[in-house]
Amino acid sequence: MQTLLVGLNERSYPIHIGAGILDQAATLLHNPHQHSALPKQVFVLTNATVAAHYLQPLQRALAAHQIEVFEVPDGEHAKSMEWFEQALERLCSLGFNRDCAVVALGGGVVGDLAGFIAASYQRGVDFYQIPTTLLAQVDSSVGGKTAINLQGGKNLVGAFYQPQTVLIDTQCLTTLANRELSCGLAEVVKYGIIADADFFSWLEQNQAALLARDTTALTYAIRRSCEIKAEIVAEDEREQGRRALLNLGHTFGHAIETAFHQRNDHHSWHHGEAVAVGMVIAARLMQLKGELPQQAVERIEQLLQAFKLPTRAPKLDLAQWQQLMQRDKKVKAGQIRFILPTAIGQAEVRSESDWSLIAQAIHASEVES
Ligand SMILES: NC(=O)c1ccc[n+]([C@@H]2O[C@H](COP(=O)([O-])OP(=O)(O)OC[C@H]3O[C@@H](n4cnc5c(N)ncnc54)[C@H](O)[C@@H]3O)[C@@H](O)[C@H]2O)c1
Ligand SMILES: O=C(O)C(=O)C[C@@H](O)[C@H](O)[C@H](O)COP(=O)(O)O
Ligand SMILES: [Zn+2]
Repeated sequence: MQTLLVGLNERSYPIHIGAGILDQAATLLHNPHQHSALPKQVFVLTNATVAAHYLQPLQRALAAHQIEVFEVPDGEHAKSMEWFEQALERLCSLGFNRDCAVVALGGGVVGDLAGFIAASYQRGVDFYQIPTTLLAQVDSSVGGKTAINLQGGKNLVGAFYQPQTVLIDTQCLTTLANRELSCGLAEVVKYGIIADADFFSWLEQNQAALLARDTTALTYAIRRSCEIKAEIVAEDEREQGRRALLNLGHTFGHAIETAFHQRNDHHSWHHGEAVAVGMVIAARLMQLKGELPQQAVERIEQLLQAFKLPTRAPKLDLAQWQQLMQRDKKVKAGQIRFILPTAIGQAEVRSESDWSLIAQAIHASEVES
């Protein structure tokens, strides 16, 4: 097992990474600040898909605790006011007190929702992350962004609320669908683009091993991703500056996700896929500005395609792109701010108001009709 630390002074916490470590949940899940063990009362938030594989092993590991399981529907629509409220009502009717713990067992949807519940119930209870998708292991379980969606946009209600511990069992990835593995790889590629050109090259060289779920390759990708994210979060916990880089591709990506969710289509675009396309649009925008060589754009596109991710945007009206992106949380004084790569391994936060250029970048990345 390997352990990293997210260094946030009194909110610091460990990320444990290893194969089969779910069995050790009773000892690994503890509160590092109070030097205390996992509380007696534990509220496990999960969904039926994940529960079918991993709930029993977790219950066995935590046999000495009072475990209450709350299952939400599988899919992005669980990140809603409705399921947030239902979970809180259940906590209350169970008589759980402030010394309980919320444990997220699942992907990013379960983690984001569980974290916001933990941040809100009785103004905050202990929170533990057991991420079971690659995306959640490399990204959403680390850093403390918790949220639910509104009809108008992604993650518009939430809190920064750090977990006490993140337990990453790489064996959970054996049951993951190929599509979800690819979604996780999109966020892994993101780290290479924003922060680490060598890691990007390593990903290019290890495509086959990662897609074949080679444990050594996946463990390295998870570790390096968590290291990069932990370092950025430690520097800028509440996204006042550098943390915004973790949003590469997300201004465009969240617009795509929201456009489809508003049509009640939760299946066509998953988060990692929308982010993949968003990263291509951001790269093309920089190419059009003459600030990123075509070769870099091609490398980004090729790597995403190798990971079986989409690189073409759906056709949306420019007015709809504008309206959706205007709700992005990075908007300042009415100006949309994008994360734009200046090289592979480097990116910047920039206001960009030249809509003809943005439109060109989007159109250049659209599906051909
Ligand atoms: N908080 C953050 O920093 C952050 C970062 C990135 C993404 N996110 C959010 O995360 C969400 C996406 O997360 P996701 O990609 O994990 O999606 P998800 O949680 O919907 O999981 C994807 C699918 O995999 C299934 N699944 C989960 N673990 C499994 C396993 N081990 N075996 C088999 N099936 C399994 C789920 O039931 C689901 O059907 C989005 O809402 C996104 O906004 C948050
Ligand atoms: O941790 C962060 O910071 C990120 O931006 C990580 C993103 O991958 C993630 O999708 C996050 O939820 C997006 O945050 P938001 O603030 O744009 O809603
Ligand atoms: Zn993301």
